[in-house]
Amino acid sequence: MKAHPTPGFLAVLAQIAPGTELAQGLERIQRGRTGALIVLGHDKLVESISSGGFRINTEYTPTRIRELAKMDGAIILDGTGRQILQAGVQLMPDAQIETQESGTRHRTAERVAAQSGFPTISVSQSMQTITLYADGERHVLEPAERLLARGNQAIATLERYRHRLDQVTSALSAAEIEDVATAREVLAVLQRTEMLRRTSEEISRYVLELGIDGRLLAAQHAELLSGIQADNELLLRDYSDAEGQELDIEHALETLHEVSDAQLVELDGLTKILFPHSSIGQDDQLTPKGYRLLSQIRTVPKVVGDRLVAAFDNLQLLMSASTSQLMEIEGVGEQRARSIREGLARMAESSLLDRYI
Ligand SMILES: Nc1ncnc2c1ncn2[C@@H]1O[C@H](COP(=O)(O)OP(=O)(O)OP(=O)(O)O)[C@@H](O)[C@H]1O
Repeated sequence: MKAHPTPGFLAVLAQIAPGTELAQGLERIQRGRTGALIVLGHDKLVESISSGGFRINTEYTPTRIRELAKMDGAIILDGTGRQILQAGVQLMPDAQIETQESGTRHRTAERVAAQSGFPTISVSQSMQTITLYADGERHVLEPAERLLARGNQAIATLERYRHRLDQVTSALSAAEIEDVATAREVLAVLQRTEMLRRTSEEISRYVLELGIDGRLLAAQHAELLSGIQADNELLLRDYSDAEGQELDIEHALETLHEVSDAQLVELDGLTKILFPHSSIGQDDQLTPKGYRLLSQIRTVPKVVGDRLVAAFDNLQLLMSASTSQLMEIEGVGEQRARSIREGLARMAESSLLDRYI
């Protein structure tokens, strides 16, 4: 399945984000109230659908492209956008390719992108908009102020989500340690983590699209994510064999990412993702394997954590293991065994404090 938006599309978005030479060129074209049709790449196919124009083969600069945009026809750059190859080119893409656009410039841009696979940019003279066609997507660039306003709103949402995720995560950790975790508590973490991941992804896109104008947003974003696991993999691994099921983790994660925002709000709907083969109810108690809590002990590398879980099978058995039992596991020496015991004991202590004080 194609990720949405695709990495290829995001890469082009970054290539034309504020602060880049391409963005400066587009801005000049817009300010000069001319339009433009720009193809970011050239090969035999582009050649075969081109007619007229002239070869320039000169280094790209914002002023040059702005001057060339005054002429009729398309401008063709190389894939990196550093070289202007041709200008004044009449493009004749396959007219069978479907397009929703109305003006000929935009229709051509969309078709050329679809046919050649190269990103194309259309600057509309009449509407003063910049549209990017790349990797099957059509995207109208928004003014930086609007993107920043949206980004800031998303940051405020992320802050709320992070707070809520912290709450449900400590509740689950405490319950896991006391071996009284219910499916509802597990699902709440699954849900909240996914909500946070989505908002975070949205912010990453604003940051990317904002280029140099998004630096502050990027710093706030990174700070809000520090020290948390915005990923459900360990949680899914912890409960992958609950009630004798064998969960396909990759598939479960994919399914979770595809759930609509409206469906994500309902814990009931998520039950089928985590427990597809059983009829677990939200109040049923479950015992985790311990991957997630072990990952919080800094001295335990992932591969050792995996071995520990494989050997002890669940968190309760792991917590009651002695130092010498822990040392039987490959990669666990006396010091690491002690730090595992101390780490788990500290978690147990703080979970009791959280619960009763
Ligand atoms: N097939 C094409 N190849 C190259 N350039 C084209 C092509 N079609 C249109 N253009 C360019 O777009 C310009 C504007 O065309 P037109 O007004 O029909 O399109 P439009 O989509 O309505 O544009 P705008 O939104 O800028 O007003 C043309 O003068 C020409 O420079």
